[in-house]
Parts: sequence; C-alpha cells; structure tokens
Amino acid sequence: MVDYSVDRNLAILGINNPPVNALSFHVREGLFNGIKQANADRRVEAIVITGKGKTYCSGADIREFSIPSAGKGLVTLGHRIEDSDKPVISAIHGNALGGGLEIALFSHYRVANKNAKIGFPEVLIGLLPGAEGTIRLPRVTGLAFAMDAIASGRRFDAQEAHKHGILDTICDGDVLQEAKAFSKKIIGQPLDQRRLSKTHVKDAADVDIKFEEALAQIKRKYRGLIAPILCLKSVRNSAKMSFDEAAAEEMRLFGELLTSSQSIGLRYSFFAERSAPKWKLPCGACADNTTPVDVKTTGVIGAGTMGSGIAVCLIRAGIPVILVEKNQKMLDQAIKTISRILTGSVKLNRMTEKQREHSLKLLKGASTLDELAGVDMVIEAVYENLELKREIFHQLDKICKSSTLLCSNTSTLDIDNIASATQRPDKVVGTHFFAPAYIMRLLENVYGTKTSPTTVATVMELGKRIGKICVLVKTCYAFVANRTNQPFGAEASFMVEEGALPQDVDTVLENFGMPMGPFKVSDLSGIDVGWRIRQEVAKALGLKLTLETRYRMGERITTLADRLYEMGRYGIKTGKGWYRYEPTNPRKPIPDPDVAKMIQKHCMDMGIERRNIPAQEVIERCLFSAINESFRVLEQRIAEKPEDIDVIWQYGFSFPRYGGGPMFYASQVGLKKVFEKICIFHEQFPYSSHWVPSDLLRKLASHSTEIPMDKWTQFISSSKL
Ligand SMILES: CCCCCC/C=C/CC(=O)SCCNC(=O)CCNC(=O)[C@H](O)C(C)(C)COP(=O)(O)OP(=O)(O)OC[C@H]1O[C@@H](n2cnc3c(N)ncnc32)[C@H](O)[C@@H]1OP(=O)(O)O
Repeated sequence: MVDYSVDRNLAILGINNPPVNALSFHVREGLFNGIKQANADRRVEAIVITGKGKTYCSGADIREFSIPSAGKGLVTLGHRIEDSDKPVISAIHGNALGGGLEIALFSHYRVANKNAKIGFPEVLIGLLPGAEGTIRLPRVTGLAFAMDAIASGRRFDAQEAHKHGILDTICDGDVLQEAKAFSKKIIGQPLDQRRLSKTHVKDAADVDIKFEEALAQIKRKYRGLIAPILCLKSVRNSAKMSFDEAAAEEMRLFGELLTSSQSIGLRYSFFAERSAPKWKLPCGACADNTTPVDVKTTGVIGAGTMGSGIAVCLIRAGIPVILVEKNQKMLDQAIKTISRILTGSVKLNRMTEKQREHSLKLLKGASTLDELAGVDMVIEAVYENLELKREIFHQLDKICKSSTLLCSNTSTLDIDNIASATQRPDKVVGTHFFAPAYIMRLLENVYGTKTSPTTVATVMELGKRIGKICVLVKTCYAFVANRTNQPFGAEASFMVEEGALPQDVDTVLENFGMPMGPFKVSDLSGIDVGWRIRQEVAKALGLKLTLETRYRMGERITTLADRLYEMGRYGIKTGKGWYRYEPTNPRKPIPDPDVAKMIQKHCMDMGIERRNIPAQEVIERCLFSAINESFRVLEQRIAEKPEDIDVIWQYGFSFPRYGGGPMFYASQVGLKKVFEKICIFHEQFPYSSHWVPSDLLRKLASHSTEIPMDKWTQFISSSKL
C-alpha cells in the first residue's frame, strides 16, 4: 500500500492504493512505518511522499467511516510526519483532497504539478477535515480563504493553492523530479517554522467579523446543513484557541458529525451516485462488458421546451444537432431560445463566448425528418402521444441509416410499443430528460424487451458525455421517476382535499428538505401541462372527464388541479396557480385566499369533511406511498437496485442529498415501521392502489432483523423475475 524506496539521499514513500489512493488503514500504517524507517536510515536526508499512478491522495477511505475506529491513526501519523527530524516534502499530482491535503499540511514542504486539484471536500459528505485541517489551513492561507474552502468543499487548482501559500512551488512536468530538485534547496534548513503547529493564524484579530460574514453566507447557501456551520466554527477556534485546544475541539466536532444522520445520508449518496452508471441487463450484459458505439452526429425532433433543452445539452458538449420542427415559427423561436440559454451560460461563467459561438455553429434547423438520414442518433421529443410517436418512429426507420439509434424522450409511454413501429427494436431506447433539460442532471434511460446491450451502452455513454447522471431502468408505464413520484403528488393533493392548504403541505415538505413543495413545483411546471396529459390519457382510454367526481376506474382521484385549470390559473406563467404571483416579484409564491375558497367550495360540493392534517401525516403519506411504489418497481426489476431509485429522486426531484432518497429513508425509518404504516393507510384509503402493500416490502419487513439495503433484491421471489 506504500512503496518504500531510496534514491540517493531521498526516501520516496509512494502511496499505492488504486484507484484514488485513499488513506485506508494499511496506507496510514505504511506511511507511519515509512517515516520511521527513513528517519533511521543514515543514507536519507529528506523524505518525499508521493502517489503512485494517477493521483497523490484523495483522502480518507470513506467506506471506513462506517466502522468504529474510523480515521483513527491519521492524526498520530500526521504528528509523526511533522515531528520528523528529516524534512518531508509532499509531491502532489492529480488530487490532494481531504485527508490527502492534511498529510500535505503535516509535511514541511509541498510541491505540485500545475494540473493538480486541491481541496477539503469533507463537508460534501457532512464532515469536517478532522485531522487538524481546520486548524492548519488558516495558518497557511488566512481565515477568509480557509473558511470558504473548508465550508464549501470546492476543489481549487494548483495556481490558486500556490497564490494562497499552500504550495511552495508548482511545476509543468513530473512532480517527483521537481521534488527531488526542490530537496536540494531545503536540506539542512531549520524545520521549526515549517511545522504549522508552531505557527499562528496571522489575521486572528479579524476572526469574529470574518466568521459572521461567512456564517451569513453559509446559512443562505446551504439551508439546513450542519457540517458547513461546524466547519466554520472549527476554523474560528483555530484563531481563538491554542493549537492543541482547537485540535481537540475539532476532533470532538468531527465525531459529532461522523454519527450525524446528515453525514450518513451524504456518504450513502456519494456511493449511490457512483453505482448508478454501473448498469446491468437481465441477459448478463453490463457496463463492463459492452462497448458503446461512437455518436458523432444527432438529430432532435420537436422544438418545444424539451427538444430545445436537449439540443442545448448536445451542442454544449460539442455534438452536432439537426433540430427538426415542421412549424417554421416554432423552429425560429427555439433557435433564439437556445442562443439565449447559451448567453446565460456565458454570463454565469459556465462557458466562454468563443465556446458559445462554437456550440451554436453545431446547431442546424430543419423542417423534415428526411434531413436525419445520416445521423448516428435521433432523440424524439414531441408531445406525449403514442400514435404520433409510433408514426415518427415508423418514418425514421425508413429514413435513417440502419445503424442510427432511435431514442424517445417519452416520460411515460411503453418503449416496446414505440419500438414495434420499427424494424429495428434493438436500436430503440427511451432517453427521458427532465425539464429544464439543460439544467436537470438526471437522464433516465429506458430499455425495452428488444433493446440491445450496445444501444444501452451508447445512451449511457452519451449521457455521461453531456454531463448527466444516468440511470438505466426497464420499460413500464411512467418508468421509475414518474411512476414513484405519482403517489407522492397524489397524496399531497388528497391531503389538500381533506383539510390542508397547498402552502401547509409545501411548508412541511420544504422543512423536510425538499427545495420546493409539490404545489410550488406544479405552478412552476404549469398546471396546463398536467391537465393536457390527463386529457391525452383520458382520450386514449375513451374516458369522458368531469369535475364532479372523486373516483375514476375504481381509483380515488381529485379534480382540484382541473378546477384551477378551468379558472385559467396555469401557474407562474399566468401569475396565478396554487399560489398567486405579483408582477413585481413574479417568482415569489403568495398564498391566495381565492384558492382556499375554491378548495373549501369543492369540498362542500363533494361532501368532504375537512380536518387538521398533522405534519407527520404529510411526510408519511407523501413518502411512504412513494416508497411502497418504489418497492414494487424493485420487485418487478424495473429498477435494478434501490440506489438507482434514490439517485432518480435526488437528481430528478431534488430530494435532499443528505436524506439519501426514498429507499434510503425507508431503511433509516426501519422497514417494519414503514410497512405497518402502509398497511394502516391501505385500510384507511382503500381506493388508492398505491397503498396496496408491496410483496417485497412485506417479505423484508417480516424478518426479525433489518435487512441491509444491498440485500433487498435477494428477497425478490424468482417467480416475479
Ligand atoms: C479521529 C480523527 C479522525 C480523522 C479523520 C480524518 C478525516 C479525513 C476526512 C477525509 O479525507 S474524507 C474524504 C475526503 N475525500 C473525498 O471526499 C474525495 C471523494 N472522491 C472524489 O471526489 C472523487 O472520487 C475523486 C477523487 C475526485 C475521483 O473522481 P473520479 O471521477 O476520477 O472517480 P470516482 O468514480 O469518483 O471514484 C473512483 C472509485 O474510487 C472510489 N472512491 C473515491 N474516493 C474515495 C474515498 N475517499 N474513499 C473510498 N472510495 C473512494 C469511488 O467510490 C469509485 O469506486 P467505485 O467502486 O466505482 O464506487
């Protein structure tokens, strides 16, 4: 785990723990022994710590934080490094993150390659740099930089690190060679001033002002998160206490965070996000054994909001797009919108003007499908109508070259049904983007019965290229995202019908951690959009819709949203929806007494007695209904693993990262308790099929001990596969 070698008068300690050189127990042990050995070796005059392979060191091994002795020994190792009689130089390339940066700060000198990335990302997993990082960094950089870097967790480049004194020198080429050359300048120099524990925070006098400024910013930016605040407090201690006192307090705060539910959730989310792209099909094909085809050119059909957003994603990543729209006015408008979106990116420093111009050159408008004959991939993004989509796919099949992949941005429709309109069902796949497509990170890729592994690999790879978090799911009505979100939204509306007001439900869910409650989201996305979808579904089923009903096809429904539509309240776009919006502040939702009156009248007309709905009920009905549906999705193998569902909720519906997602939340509440509650709701609301308890959940809940999440799918009975 640590390779020890001697090169003339230098001991080289090479951290060798691929893929990221995490500081696992054996690495810490290897470094400790290496420093000891080098100090005892008469040939050695200086010690270089370096990383083998692509990187220096990416910090503590996050998986080890779940075991009781987490991180133990890192501080002891650090003191051994700092106390070394022979100078220790950290030679950094790739990443020096978290505990990796701490090792560098225990060292007496730091040299780095110019492409190195440095930072303390601990806060992103709900922790603080617990091996004296919050005490040492301010001694090097001053308080303002240390507070910002530690509380934000951002990675910064070598130039910035050098500017703030973290690095002694940066080089262009091989960092080990640079460290060797550097050692010649420092061998024999006194070490005491290079030991950070012997130095002071230079701007300690300003600590209170700087703390208050940073705290105000943090509270605005990271609402509800504990770790950024404790990071700031610990940096403040570095200026107010002796080194040893501040370090002891840092260790206490680290321990507090380590066992906090937020950090446990964030650590889960770290690995869940990394597990999602590791797709697997029932036939055995998977990400590791399937090669994607190269997509050089694309077509997007439909220049509405979704089509334009998808085109932005593609051209921004350097992929040419032919945007097909038969309505010339809409096409012109879309091209203007796309240009405006990219201008916005330039203003936000997300791209340069030159990149914007280059991206726009990759966009070509067209009015017929014939223009797509030669492209490698087509993404259809017309409105949600099965017959229309089937007709387009039938035509594309005849027009496009035989290797072209045909993707649909449907959010609900069966991929097999769309694929059967073509002679190439193996090359048909769902690519479900979320609105606004150029902002939302989730891409729900949907395979049908005949979709080939190569097609799957290609859309997963394309998603990664355009910066999306991709999750692969199997086709079914509404897939995983909309299918599991549907009961969540339905229960929110039912509770408004039973006695809550939209703002009550939104507030509870926002306090839970959702950035926006479902009624604010509905106003943002447009009440007319949901109305149109309901009309389409009704048309397809041959149903006549009426406002005066509480049941449709044996299922409980509510017509409250349809009543808003009838009132011309389409949401933000009309200045009125579930809330009202002032022209002076058109994005700020204001509770509207007219809506309350409409709800009360609706309830009276329908004979619904209103009651007080406690906050706990709001959370349980919204989340447990989604959890129950998620277990069914898992049971039917629509999603491969619970982490996939959680990633979908985080990136598709902004579920708080520290909450993990509905499946992780269920694991924390305890499956027995969740199941019992679902059974109670099922009895109470027999006309909502989303409360029929999932078999898989029943099985898991019946065990005397809690089954860990990674074993859940083992309980799916083979007859269900
Ligand atoms: C009582 C005193 C206690 C003192 C305790 C001292 C405290 C120290 C705190 C820390 O150091 S916490 C850790 C800080 N470091 C991080 O948070 C870095 C996290 N990693 C990343 O940001 C990225 O992985 C990366 C390093 C920038 C590399 O990104 P890249 O896209 O190239 O690869 P990934 O797919 O993300 O990762 C590859 C592979 O490695 C696993 N992994 C990455 N980092 C860690 C880690 N720190 N610990 C364990 N495993 C890690 C990752 O999960 C991938 O593996 P998988 O099998 O594919 O999931």
